[in-house]
Amino acid sequence: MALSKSKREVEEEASNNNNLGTAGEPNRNTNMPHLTDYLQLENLKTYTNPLDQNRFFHPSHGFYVSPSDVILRQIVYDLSSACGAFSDSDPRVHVAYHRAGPRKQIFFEPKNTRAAIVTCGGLCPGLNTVIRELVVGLWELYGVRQILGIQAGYRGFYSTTRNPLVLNPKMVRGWHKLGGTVLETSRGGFDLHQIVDAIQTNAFNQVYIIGGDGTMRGAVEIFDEIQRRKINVGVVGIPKTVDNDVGIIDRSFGFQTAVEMAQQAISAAHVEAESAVNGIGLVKLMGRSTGHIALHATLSSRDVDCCLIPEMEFYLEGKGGLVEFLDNRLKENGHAVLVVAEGAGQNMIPRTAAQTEERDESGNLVFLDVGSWLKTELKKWWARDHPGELFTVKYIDPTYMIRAVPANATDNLYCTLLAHSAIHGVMAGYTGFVSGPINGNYAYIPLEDVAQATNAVNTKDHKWAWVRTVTNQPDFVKS
Ligand SMILES: Nc1ncnc2c1ncn2[C@@H]1O[C@H](COP(=O)(O)OP(=O)(O)OP(=O)(O)O)[C@@H](O)[C@H]1O
Ligand SMILES: O=P(O)(O)OC[C@H]1O[C@](O)(CO)[C@@H](O)[C@@H]1O
Ligand SMILES: [Mg+2]
Repeated sequence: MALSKSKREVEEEASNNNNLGTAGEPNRNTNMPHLTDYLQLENLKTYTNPLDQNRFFHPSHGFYVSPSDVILRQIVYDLSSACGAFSDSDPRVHVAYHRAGPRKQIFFEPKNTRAAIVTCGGLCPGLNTVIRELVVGLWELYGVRQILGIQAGYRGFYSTTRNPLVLNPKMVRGWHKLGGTVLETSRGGFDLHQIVDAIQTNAFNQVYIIGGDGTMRGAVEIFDEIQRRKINVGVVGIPKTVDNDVGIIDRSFGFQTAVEMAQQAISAAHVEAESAVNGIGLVKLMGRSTGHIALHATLSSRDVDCCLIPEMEFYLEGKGGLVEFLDNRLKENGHAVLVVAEGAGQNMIPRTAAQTEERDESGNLVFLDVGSWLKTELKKWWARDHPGELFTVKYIDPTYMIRAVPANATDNLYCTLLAHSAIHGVMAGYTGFVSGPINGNYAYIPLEDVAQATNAVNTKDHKWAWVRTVTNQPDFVKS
């Protein structure tokens, strides 16, 4: 049943949405955007959540999430310090995000809801699961019947040749078992005005945008333009990054699957290296600006002698260099395994002028192959210092194999919760936000915060020290 709220009720709720500051609660909030921020309250109707009538649910006390229900960003405190005592002067404390989940009142009438789903950027395990669960969730939880898939990324919104795909649960049934994205994806093609025009022309009032850091920056622009035009459209970002380079959230979906796949490559490199005389197994893994895949695969494999990541400079020759380290390893063990993230050592590889300029369609710098370069450099070193002695470098580049696979069980469940959280948030009128796990709980985070936040490996913390204890690799600090 449609309920028209009084202006006061809606104002109160909107104010709650944006102000978490009541006694005993965190006093810094994240200014979570809501449709009521820019649309006239008189024009916004609210409705009872249809989950009340859903045969699979029995909403009881605590089922619906209230606007004052929050997730704290920081959960570890030193109670002996001022910050442990929740000092107001410490900017790290008190940052809170709205907890994800169904709200009692929703701002979209299911029969008049028209949702668009788009995937942008590179592939990641679980993309199809997120799409599937958005479709199934919208359909089964809220009774939405108009769900469209935008084809081939942002450009698909205004493509004259590829119409949006009409989606329903029957169509997407087995998609969680497929790698890639059935909707297809692309880089580049971000034309803000054409995209928002297309959103209006197609009468979409919910837009689900799945993609990485670049996609999220585009989503912020779309959200800003939607606010400028004052149109009733909810925008949500679902962060996708196989590199795990998006900040604030615990980790990105598909990351664990990618690490598992990476380990298979490391195992193969280990077998090859062990079975050769002076054998080096070299594995290049994804990670443009962050080495999370390389780090996690190294820690879980334990077969790795050295892990090189973009966050850490390294050098080849001289005391404490890679060559000296590998020389010792070959003397001790007869073999060594080297893992390198694709963004590591880019500044050491000679580039032509054209290569310095080369960008992909989204404007990202095209990287040179650090694996091939390392292989060549290692061979040069061996021929120079150990002429006539046997030596082998087996280079494995599983780049696309680790991201073009279906999600594993853990990632599939994660994708489901992520998609359903996004739907609940949009239905509740939140907009310009991202859904994602923070400290194990699903939360709504302003899109702008996520678009700006990065997630680099901290080479000063315990985890990186753990990598070094597992590998015994040098710290590459020149003395
Ligand atoms: N700053 C930006 N403003 C608007 N749109 C952007 C911006 N950066 C990238 N985009 C658009 O977002 C889409 C995806 O960007 P990109 O190819 O960089 O991938 P991504 O989302 O970062 O994913 P990943 O790097 O994980 O593959 C592209 O269509 C690109 O044009
Ligand atoms: O070759 P493509 O599809 O442009 O993507 C490669 C890039 O995409 C990612 O998988 C995600 O950004 C990176 O690890 C990699 O550099
Ligand atoms: Mg990116």
